[in-house]
Amino acid sequence: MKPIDLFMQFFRREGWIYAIGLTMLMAIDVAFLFVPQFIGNAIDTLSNNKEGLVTYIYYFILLFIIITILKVISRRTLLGSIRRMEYLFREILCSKALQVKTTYYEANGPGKVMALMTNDVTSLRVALGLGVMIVVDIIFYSVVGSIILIQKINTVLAFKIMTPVFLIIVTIFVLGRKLRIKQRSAQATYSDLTEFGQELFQGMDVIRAFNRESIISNSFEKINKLNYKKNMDVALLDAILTPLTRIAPFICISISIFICGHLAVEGKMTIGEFVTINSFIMLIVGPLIGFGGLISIVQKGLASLDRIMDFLHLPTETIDDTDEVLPLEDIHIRYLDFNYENSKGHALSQVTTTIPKGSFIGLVGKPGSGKSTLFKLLIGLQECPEQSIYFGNQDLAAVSLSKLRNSIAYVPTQSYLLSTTIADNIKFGKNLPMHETVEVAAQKADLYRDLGDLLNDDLHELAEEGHDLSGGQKQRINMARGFYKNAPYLLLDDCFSALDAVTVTTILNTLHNVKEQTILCISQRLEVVEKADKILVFDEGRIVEEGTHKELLANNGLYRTLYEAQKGEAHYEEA
Ligand SMILES: Nc1ncnc2c1ncn2[C@@H]1O[C@H](COP(=O)(O)OP(=O)(O)OP(=O)(O)O)[C@@H](O)[C@H]1O
Repeated sequence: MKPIDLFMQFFRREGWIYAIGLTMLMAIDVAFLFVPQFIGNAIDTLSNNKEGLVTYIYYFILLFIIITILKVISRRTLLGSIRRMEYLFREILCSKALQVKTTYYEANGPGKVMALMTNDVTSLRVALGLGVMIVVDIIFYSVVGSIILIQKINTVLAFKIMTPVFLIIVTIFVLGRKLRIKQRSAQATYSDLTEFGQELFQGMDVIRAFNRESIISNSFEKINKLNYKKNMDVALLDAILTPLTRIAPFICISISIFICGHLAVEGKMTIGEFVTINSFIMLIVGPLIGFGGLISIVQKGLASLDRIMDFLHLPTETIDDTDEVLPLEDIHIRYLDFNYENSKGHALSQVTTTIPKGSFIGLVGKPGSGKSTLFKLLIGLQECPEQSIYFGNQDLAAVSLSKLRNSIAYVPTQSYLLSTTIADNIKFGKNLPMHETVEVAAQKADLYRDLGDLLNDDLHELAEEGHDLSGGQKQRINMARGFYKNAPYLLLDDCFSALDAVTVTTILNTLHNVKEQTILCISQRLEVVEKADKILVFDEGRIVEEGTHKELLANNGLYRTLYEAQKGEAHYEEA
């Protein structure tokens, strides 16, 4: 996508309203171009016994009524349509953010996108609203006004008067380029600041519990200082640009008063003409006062446009709108090697196994041994190498992402809750024919034990991120969401960790009776997978053992070591 394509999306929808606003603005500027001549003519009536002066006063009143009405309409339409642009661009960015590969967020975090959707879109709005208003004023008052001025006095005289303006415009352009570079850099640090702010507020409880306020505050100070420094660089250039544009008009008017004053004294110009010419010069140089501001607004807008375009060019996932679902089949994993883009070592090495359809499979192992990575590949959050994972005969790498994700229900370790009702959190958007009812899903996740009243209350909305729930309650609502989807494959990523033994047993008893679903369950707690049809034991990215609980205990391998370590802990806790 090119910048023009982005803006065309706005102009196609709102272009005509924007055009009305722009036309009104031009009409106002044209009307203002008559003002200096009117003033001059009105003053010349004074030397003719004020004949016609009253008529000029009526003209003035009429002109300013028309200008005021046009101004109201132009501001409403132009600035109003620009607000629509802001709205539209945020929609485009949000839709892109939902399609960008998840690896982008692993590398960059969410701060940059948040800054794009707030700060950068606002800079573009200001550039296209206020910036365009200044440009129109410059074109009509300064350019057209200059042409009229040249006709009224001679070209050489006009150039003499306007020379300082040309010199200052060139300087402003040179400084403007520098400003854009500085602005881009300042906006990047703003992203870091947003990101840090987000981390800070998410981890507020942990920060307080560990008394880390001063350390966090020092880290924040560093980022804040950098942001301040970069913005000061921008402010310095802004500070030079603005006075430069203010000086130019005064020099021009001084030159004009000097030259035209002499002509008036020598009788080569009437007082009315003298006033007309000086009023024109005021009109011409007036918008130039805003020229420095314009350069700054435009450069900020361009820097934001660069950043937005960079983001819009990122590769995306191809998501179609299919409701297709993979059939329930055995999953075959064949010599699967995988490493993350930003790391050298293999996260998974030569992983080979078969997962029979309808089975309950446990995945256990040391931390960082590759269990969650396998889930990320299965659900397409990371790109799976070709010919490594098959659903029946179907290579996962050849399955469309939508179909794959329709076929898999995923319950992550970290609960994700929206501030809406529990039922809406369970349903979570799209409704496919295979879905369970909310009641069945809630039953399976044992929600009625303590959340039945809240679940039945259609008006009760959860606090942000479910802050008004316990860790276990959040986990069970997340599980209910996975059960509600009723997909052929269910992935449970260590989501029993916050549950008590009774709840775990209740939920597992239900899951072990399910035969029309393949369930893969990662758990650090081995009692969760004890009754699994098969347990895969991971170590350093490899499956080092597989079998039932009994077989693995008999193996005397890593599983037994882990099991005895946990049993030891349990005895210790009981004692
Ligand atoms: N986004 C990532 N980028 C780079 N490396 C990663 C990323 N995610 C995980 N890893 C690395 O891949 C390896 C496997 O991680 P994974 O999360 O799959 O382990 P795990 O067995 O699920 O661990 P745990 O039980 O602690 O959750 C680890 O060495 C980890 O550091």
